[in-house]
Amino acid sequence: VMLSERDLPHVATTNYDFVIVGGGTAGNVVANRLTENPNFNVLVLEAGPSDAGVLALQVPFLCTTTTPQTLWDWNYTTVSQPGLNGALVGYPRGYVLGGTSSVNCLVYTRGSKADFDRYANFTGDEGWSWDNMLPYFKKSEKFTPPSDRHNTAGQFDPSVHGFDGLNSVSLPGAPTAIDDRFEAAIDQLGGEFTWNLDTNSGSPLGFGWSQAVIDGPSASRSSSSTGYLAREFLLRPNLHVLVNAQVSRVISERTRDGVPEFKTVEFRLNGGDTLFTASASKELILSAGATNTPQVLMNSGIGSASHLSEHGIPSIVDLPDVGENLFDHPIITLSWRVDSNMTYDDYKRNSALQDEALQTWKDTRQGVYANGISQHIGFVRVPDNSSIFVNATNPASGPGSPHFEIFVSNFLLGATPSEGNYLSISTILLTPGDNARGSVKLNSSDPFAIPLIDAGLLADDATDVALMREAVKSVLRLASAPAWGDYIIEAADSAQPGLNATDAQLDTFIRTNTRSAYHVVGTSSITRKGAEGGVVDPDFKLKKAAGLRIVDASVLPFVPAGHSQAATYALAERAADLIKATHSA
Ligand SMILES: Cc1cc2nc3c(=O)[nH]c(=O)nc-3n(C[C@H](O)[C@H](O)[C@H](O)COP(=O)(O)OP(=O)(O)OC[C@H]3O[C@@H](n4cnc5c(N)ncnc54)[C@H](O)[C@@H]3O)c2cc1C
Repeated sequence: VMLSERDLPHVATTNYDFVIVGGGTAGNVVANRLTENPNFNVLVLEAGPSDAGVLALQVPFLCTTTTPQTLWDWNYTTVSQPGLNGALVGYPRGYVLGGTSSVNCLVYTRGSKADFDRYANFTGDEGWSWDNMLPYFKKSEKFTPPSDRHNTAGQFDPSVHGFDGLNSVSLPGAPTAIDDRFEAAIDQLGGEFTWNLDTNSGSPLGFGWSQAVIDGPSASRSSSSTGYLAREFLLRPNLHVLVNAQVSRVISERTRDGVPEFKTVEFRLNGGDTLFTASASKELILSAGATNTPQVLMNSGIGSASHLSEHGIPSIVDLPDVGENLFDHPIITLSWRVDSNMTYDDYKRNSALQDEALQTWKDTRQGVYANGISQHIGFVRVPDNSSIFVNATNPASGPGSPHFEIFVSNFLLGATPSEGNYLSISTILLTPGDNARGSVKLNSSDPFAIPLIDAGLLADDATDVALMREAVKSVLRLASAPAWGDYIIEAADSAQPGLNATDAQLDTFIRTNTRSAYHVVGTSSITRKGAEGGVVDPDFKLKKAAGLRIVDASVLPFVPAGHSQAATYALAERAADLIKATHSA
C-alpha cells in the first residue's frame, strides 16, 4: 500500500511490527520478505519520491542521465581528495524509491569467493562465506532471456544463477559493432586476457559477456522497487510505503537488558518543518545506504561521542566506528576516437536519434536503448610475485580474487564530445589498500544537512596508484590488439598515456582522471560479536543496543571485488531470513 500525507495520523498511532528506514536496494528486499508473513505489519519510510512512470529510470541506456545532479540524486560532493590532487568529486546516491538501484548503471557483478570467505573469517560467522551466500545471490536473482532473444548458450553458466528471484538479470539485449573485435582482441592477446564463461561464479578472473540488471522481455531496468515492490506486493495489506519521508533520527525511550532500546523513528514529510514519529514493536531496520545510515545513527547519538559533542549531540551509544572505514572503488576511463559510425555516441547528443531510439524501445523493447553501458567485462589479478607486494601487503581478498576490472563501452563514457565516434575502456581498482579508508561525518547539528564525505580515493600510497598503473597498462595492452588496428584512430584526450609512457606520466594521468565508481561500503561495519570496534554484529544487530538492525551496503567490512549491488541484494536476503527466524515463535 502506498501511503500519502493524509495517512499520517494513522501512521503515528499504528504500532508496526517493523519500520524500515530507506526504501532502497536493501530496504525493499527486507520489506518484501518480512511481509510474506501476513502477521508482520511493515512500514517503509523513503526520503525520495516514487520511481513510478519515470522513463529515465526504466530505459537501460538512459542510466547515465539519472545522476549526477538530478531529482533522483542526493547530489553529494566529497571533501577534497588528496589522492586525486585535491579534487572534489561528485558523489551520487539514489534519492528515489529503489534507492541507488533505481539510478545506477545496471552492471551485475558479485565479487569473488574469496571476498565472502574473508567476510566469514573476519566476522567469525560462516553464514557470510561464499558457499552460504551463493543461495542468497540465487534467491534474489531472476535470470531472463535478453531482449533480442539471441541464443545465449556459451555466454553464461546457468548453474550459478537463480531463475525465480525478484531482481532480473540478463545478457546484452542488442549486438554492437565492437563485439566481434573485442572477442578477436582477447583471442589475439593471451596473458591476462583469458576467457571466463561466467565471471559471476565466484571465480571472476578472465573476460566474458557483461550481465546487467535488465529484465530482458521488457528491456527495462530491474530495481529493488520494480522487483521487490512490484504491484502484486504493494497490494499486500501489511506492507506500507511512505515516500518523501526523510528520517532525522531513531529514538530510544527505555533500556532493555541494560542497553538503550530503539523503537521509534522521527521524520519529516516533503521537506516540511513538522516532525512526525512512527514506532515498531519488534525492530527498526536502518537501510539508508552507506552515506546516510551513519548520518542517521550520528543524528541519534550513536557514534563517536567526541565527534557528536562537536555538534552538541548527546551520546547514547558510544560506537567510534560509525561513519569510519568507508571503502570505495576508484575508476578511470580511457577513450579513443574510432573509424566507425556505428558507435552509440550519436545517441548521446542527437535528439532526433534519441526520439527514434526511445520510440523503438517503447514499441518493440529492442534496439540501442535496451542495452546498458557495456557488452564485455573482465577481471585481472596482478601476479603474486609482482614487485608491488615486496614491501606492501597484497590487498586482494584471497587466492583467485582480482585486483582490477576492465569493461568496454561502445561510446565515450563521460561527457560526450560534440562530434566523433569513440571507444571507451574503463578500469576499476577493486582492492583499495588498507589506508584508503574514507569516512562520513556530520557537518552540522541539523539532521537534514548534507554530511561530510571523504571517499578515500587512491589514499593508500603503498598500493593504490601502483595497482592502478597496472590496470591502465592492461587497458592499453587490450587497446593495442591487432583487432582494433583499423578501428582506433587516436586517443580522445592527447594527455592520455600510451604503452610507452613512463610511470611518472601514468601516475599524473591517474591522479588527474580517477573518479569514484560509487561502490561505497563499510561505514557501519560488521565485526565479530563482542569485538572492540565495528558497528554491527554479524547478524546485523547494532552493537551495545537493542531493537535496531542495519541492513544495507554500509555493513560490509571490505568492498567486494565487483560492483556492489548484487552483494547488497544478497546480504539483504540473508538479513530478512535472520530477522524472520528471530521472530518466528
Ligand atoms: C551512479 C551510480 C552507479 C552505480 N552503478 C552500479 C552498477 O552498475 N552496478 C552495481 O552493482 N552497483 C552500482 N552502484 C552501487 C550500488 O548501486 C549500491 O552499492 C547499492 O545500490 C547500495 O544499496 P543500499 O541499499 O546500501 O543503498 P541505497 O540503494 O542507496 O538505499 C538507501 C535508500 O535510503 C534512502 N534514504 C537515505 N537517507 C534516508 C533518510 N534519512 N530517511 C529516509 N530514507 C533515506 C535513500 O533515498 C535510498 O532510497 C552504483 C552507484 C551509483 C551512485
